[in-house]
Amino acid sequence: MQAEPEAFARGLENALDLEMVTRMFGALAALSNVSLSVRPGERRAVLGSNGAGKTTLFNCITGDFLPTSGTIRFFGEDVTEFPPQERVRRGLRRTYQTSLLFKKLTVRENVHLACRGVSRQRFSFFPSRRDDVLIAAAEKLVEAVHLTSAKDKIVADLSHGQQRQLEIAMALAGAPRLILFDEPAAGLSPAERQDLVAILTSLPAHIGFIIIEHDMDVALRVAESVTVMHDGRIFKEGAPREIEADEEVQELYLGGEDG
Ligand SMILES: Nc1ncnc2c1ncn2[C@@H]1O[C@H](COP(=O)(O)OP(=O)(O)OP(=O)(O)O)[C@@H](O)[C@H]1O
Repeated sequence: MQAEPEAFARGLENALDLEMVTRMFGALAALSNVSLSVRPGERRAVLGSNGAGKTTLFNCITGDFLPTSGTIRFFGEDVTEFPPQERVRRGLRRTYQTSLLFKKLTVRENVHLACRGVSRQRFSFFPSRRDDVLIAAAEKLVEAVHLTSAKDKIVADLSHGQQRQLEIAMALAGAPRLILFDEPAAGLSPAERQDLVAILTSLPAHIGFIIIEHDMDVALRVAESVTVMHDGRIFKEGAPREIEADEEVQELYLGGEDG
């Protein structure tokens, strides 16, 4: 389908458009005039040393923080002032650095609750007629994150890596169009990192994501585009190979504390 010319002008073809987004904390600009566009289905890595503004960027996109100034559009709609739940309803998801899982429930129960929560906009422990559909959806998500053999395990008994995989399944509940992954490889073993790369690269093509990741190997393998941040600003954007070979980026980031 051909989009209207004005639609292109307004950025309707993009999953996400940030225009001059600034977020102040007192006198500190955690984000400073950040403009960024992500196409539907695009996989983007956001790199940058500690304090570069990556998490603040995610918080502004999700609505956990409102920007001090600037505009955020999600699939063409101005969501700048929307609360987080309204963005979830439109297909935006995120994972956090800290786990938000129900530790005493099984893998399957966690994913099922996520599916129910997203479908009704709240968590409920009472069954409904749609439950069989949601249970089937949950099974598929458990499989997509390679947890089928652990599906009846209590979350507290999972390895750290399995818990991170489960968080991805939770983010996939409903009909996500864009997922923000916040350091999904943190604390994973090399084998678990391989598994993570396989999971992320096997996601359905229409689901885009932005990944904050300190593990360059993981980030550059799963992403098709890279944004490097520094001091709350966008320092560089490009394809993984360009960014990897960029001398200024190497000096700033790859050769630094996180490289
Ligand atoms: N809630 C807050 N209150 C005050 N300052 C904050 C807050 N959140 C972030 N900052 C500051 O904003 C700047 C950017 O922080 P942010 O967490 O976005 O960086 P980051 O790139 O995600 O870093 P890291 O890799 O360490 O997570 C930092 O100087 C940080 O101290």
